[in-house]
Amino acid sequence: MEMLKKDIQYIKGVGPKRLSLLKKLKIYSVEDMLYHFPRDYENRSISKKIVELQPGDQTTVYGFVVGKCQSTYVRKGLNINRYLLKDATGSMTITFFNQSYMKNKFNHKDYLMLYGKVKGCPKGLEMVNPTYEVITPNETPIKEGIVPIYPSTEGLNQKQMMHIQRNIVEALENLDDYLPEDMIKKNKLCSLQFALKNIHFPTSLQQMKIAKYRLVFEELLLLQLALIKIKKKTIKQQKSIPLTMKDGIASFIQGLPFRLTSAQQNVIGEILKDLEREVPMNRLVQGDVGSGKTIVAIIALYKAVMNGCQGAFMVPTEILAEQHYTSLKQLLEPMGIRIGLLTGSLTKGRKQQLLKEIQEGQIDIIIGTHALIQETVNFHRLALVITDEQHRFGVAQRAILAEKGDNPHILVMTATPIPRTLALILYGDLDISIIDVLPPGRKEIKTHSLIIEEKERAYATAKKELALGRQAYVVCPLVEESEAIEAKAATEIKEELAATYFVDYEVGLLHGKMNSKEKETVMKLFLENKIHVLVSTTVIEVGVNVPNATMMIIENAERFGLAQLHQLRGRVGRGDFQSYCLLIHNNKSKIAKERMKIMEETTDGFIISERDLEIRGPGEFFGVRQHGLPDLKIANLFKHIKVLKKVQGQVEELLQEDPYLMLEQYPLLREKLEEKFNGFQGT
Ligand SMILES: Nc1ncnc2c1ncn2[C@@H]1O[C@H](COP(=O)(O)OP(=O)(O)OP(=O)(O)O)[C@@H](O)[C@H]1O
Repeated sequence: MEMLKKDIQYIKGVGPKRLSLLKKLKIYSVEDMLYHFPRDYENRSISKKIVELQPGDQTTVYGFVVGKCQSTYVRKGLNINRYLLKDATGSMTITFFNQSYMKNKFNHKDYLMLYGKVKGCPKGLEMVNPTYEVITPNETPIKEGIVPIYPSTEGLNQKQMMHIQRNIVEALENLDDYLPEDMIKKNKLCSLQFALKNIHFPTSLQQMKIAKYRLVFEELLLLQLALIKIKKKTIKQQKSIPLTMKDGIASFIQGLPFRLTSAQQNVIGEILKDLEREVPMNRLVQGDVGSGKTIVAIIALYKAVMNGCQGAFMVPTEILAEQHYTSLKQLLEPMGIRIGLLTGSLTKGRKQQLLKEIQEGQIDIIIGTHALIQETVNFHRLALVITDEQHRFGVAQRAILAEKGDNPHILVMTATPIPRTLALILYGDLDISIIDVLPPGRKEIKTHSLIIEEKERAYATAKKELALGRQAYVVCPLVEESEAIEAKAATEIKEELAATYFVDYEVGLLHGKMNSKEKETVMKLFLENKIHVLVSTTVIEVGVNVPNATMMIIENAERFGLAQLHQLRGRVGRGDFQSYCLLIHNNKSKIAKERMKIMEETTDGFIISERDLEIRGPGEFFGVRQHGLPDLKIANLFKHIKVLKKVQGQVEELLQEDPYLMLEQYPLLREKLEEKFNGFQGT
């Protein structure tokens, strides 16, 4: 392993200039370089004569430059340099767009090797912006066979990168493998040495794939092990305030207006047990929409206060902060508990006052948005931090809030059901509790999809509900990422609906551009049934709770992800009434239809998220909410989900024989883990 630790500056081909460029790419050691994987490959083992070329071919061609460079400056931002290339069978054009340094780069009679895609052009065939190499008479080109393409930086070209890499790979020998032998055999993995050689310079695509599989496996394994180690370390090292006083909890639960579901009871049981311990709780509560997570949070906060401590409740939107503030006040203020609401829109004076009260301990529970993690917020005795909707906050923000107390207990709540395999990675550092039962009396939300031409029918159905005294949401289409455009579209839709379908009713508007006072007023009126139809952008997606609303119309439903549609739909069906969700869509494609069908067929968030993952595949699953995913070099959590499952099986086996993952029987693996995720070592 010595070889891998060597400083990159001692490698042939790395002078001071290249050294600083490599540093830019975060390459300091031989190992860093070896783990700087190709982003792609070009298969240059096939070369063709010019006469054999067809438009669309991706291939290598050899030939001589004939004549001079034809250089054209079309306008600013568009310059073209052309060469004529000939071999014994014919000629073709080589075109470089916007690469001014290609002007006069080649001379008459230069012998070139080119690789790229062949296109038809008015003069016959051409290659646009190919990769190239000038071949001197006594030299054979190094870029033959399957050639790696590296992520690079300006000043360091592919040829130079490859040269350095080749010097390293050629010297690789007797590399110790840190993966346990059993694991290698069982999962049919190749050796580390084979993997590192063949990921860079494979002799066939098959070999590259074998190498890649091994490297993906090891990366996911190290990540999963590291996450478990963080958890184990936290458990052993940090000390929180144990909240052991239990008085009053049972009678508080008894006094609630409803009986807890069995799932809520179980989860509360787990949380209360965690809170009594000296080690900080790190727990995720995953509950489908409307499953009753808020009360779980309230009980945990109540326990913190009963123990003479403070609790903080951080939520992603002001609407939600206000809603929780109201429900907490209702339940807890009569018992003498003091609640504060901290959002970005408080006046300066009010904010100062509130901050003082928090610091002096005159406030027991503080609810807020991002404002809560600002530096100016200091707590008196913070013992519990609850964050709602983990996706929007991300691990880093949670950590900042946690630092404000003395290792407070942490509870994360999310309504986005995530398949277990992914949850183990995304929340690998958390214990997971699931609320999988809905409160009794809930009727399944009837969901129908309608094509745009049937819109009239959707609004007619909504009117029937309004006539029964119920309320409706109309969700406007997603408009790119701009809140301003979205707000404008929502305003127009509101005006149109108020003047047409819903003339006899009060129509309200809610969008992200309104200030929090305006939003609060609208939400209050809607909650009091003084607004009957609420036209809204997706700001209502998370957590809004108005049980009398029974109709949800979503326009342009095809633009939303399934998980998001599920969240939106979850705004209805929160009381005892039969509720409806009408998805108006404008896309007759097979996928769109399939997605609408899933929504019609199931209201189980876990099934929906599995299907969403299947249909939309890789990256889009979490869409913009995808923060917090670890930075991986070669593995892709979505593409390699099957490998991830295998890895998790292996980790479970390891944990069975070695519950604290000390990895003493595997010193190399232990070492690797420690250096890769330094700081996590001290279990
Ligand atoms: N055990 C229960 N029995 C009856 N009603 C309940 C029960 N638990 C919660 N509720 C009510 O169900 C509604 C939804 O609860 P809550 O707002 O906590 O949902 P949630 O899990 O946060 O959902 P979402 O993520 O969709 O906001 C509330 O009106 C709440 O008072």
